Amino acid sequence: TTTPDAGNPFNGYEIYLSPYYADEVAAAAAQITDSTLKAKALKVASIPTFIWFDVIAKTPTLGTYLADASAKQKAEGKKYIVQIVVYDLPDRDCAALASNGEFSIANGGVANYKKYIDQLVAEIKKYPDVRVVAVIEPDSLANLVTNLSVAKCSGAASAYKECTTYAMQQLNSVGVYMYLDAGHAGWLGWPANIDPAAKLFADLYKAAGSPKFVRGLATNVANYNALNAASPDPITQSNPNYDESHYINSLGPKLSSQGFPAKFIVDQGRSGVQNIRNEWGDWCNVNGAGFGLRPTLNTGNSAIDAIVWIKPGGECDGTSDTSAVRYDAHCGAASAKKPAPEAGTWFQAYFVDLVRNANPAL
Ligand SMILES: O=[N+]([O-])c1ccc(O[C@@H]2O[C@H](CO)[C@@H](O[C@@H]3O[C@H](CO)[C@@H](O[C@@H]4O[C@H](CO)[C@@H](O)[C@H](O)[C@H]4O)[C@H](O)[C@H]3O)[C@H](O)[C@H]2O)cc1
Ligand SMILES: [Mg+2]
Repeated sequence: TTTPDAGNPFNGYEIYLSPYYADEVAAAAAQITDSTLKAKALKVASIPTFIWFDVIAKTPTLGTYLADASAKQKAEGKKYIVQIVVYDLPDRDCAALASNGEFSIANGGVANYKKYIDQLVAEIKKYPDVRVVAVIEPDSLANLVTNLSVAKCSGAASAYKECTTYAMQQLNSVGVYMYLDAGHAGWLGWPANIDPAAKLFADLYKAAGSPKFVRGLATNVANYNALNAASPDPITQSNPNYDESHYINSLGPKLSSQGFPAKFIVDQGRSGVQNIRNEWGDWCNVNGAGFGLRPTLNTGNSAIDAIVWIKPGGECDGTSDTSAVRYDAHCGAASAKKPAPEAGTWFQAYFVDLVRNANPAL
């Protein structure tokens, strides 16, 4: 298909459950002895999350998921969406250390990234009957708004833009509905950041040719902010955009007025508990977090297509081992649960906390 459906791409679709995450959750639940907690944990396996393609070696698995979803469509007479995260930029996560990726700009990273995108496109091309929704590159453009003072980020700026543009255009050619990562209320929502952010997103979108399948932006990926906070968390200080709704309602018009009619999806996977951070910059394995609002299209906001779980709760944000190559001090912060394993690997104790603290309760 060359033209997107009008309206919400999630409408009328079931969400494909990630077998990868379901396996992680089953293994985690098996380690829980308390029967009540175990039962709650098992429920998480049936909550849809996004599948992260954080290394090029994982690209063939997209084909297996799409084949599975295609078979389920035929067997069940339903339409499925496979939710993925594109996350393999060269010099990835340029302002932090915990999630550094496999590709570096200095070592052919841009060419390697394009190969990574080409491999995802090749898999998607095989299954035109399955809908794909993609979050594009968490923590990339956001870092170009606030962290050009970080050498690694200023050095990566043109590569990030080139790669993101390539991703948009190539995925557009196979009808992938895309949401570009837009940080969160505590990152780009500050009055000092939101206008430069809107300009960056709109400029990139237009420079890419306003790809029809770029639906909008994803916010709060791997963060802990409320969609609708009962009252502002003290860490939000003077920021009028103290939750994701305020951020989205402020950002949306700034984008549409610049020719980017963006809609939003918002991560609530670890937002069940508020007022658990000492400062808003705390992003690593924050202690006290709980699974949040369940994925739904009943968002209460016409600008928001869906509440989703993008960061799979239980997968670590970063190691607390101070001797590790990818050790980031944020993962050693007072707010960070320790001991924590490498980013992306399973953090059992943290998963148990997310289950116990879930709000709404599991
Ligand atoms: O009082 N005021 O008026 C005022 C005005 C402006 C202020 O400055 C703002 O302060 C904000 C809060 O510290 C900063 O936001 C933090 O920026 C970090 C990147 O630098 C983000 O870290 C990423 O988080 C991702 C997961 O979300 C990780 O996956 C990723 O690895 C990790 O790198 C944090 O989330 C995010 O909360 C802003 O930049 C900064 O501009 C402050 C006060
Ligand atoms: Mg991260």
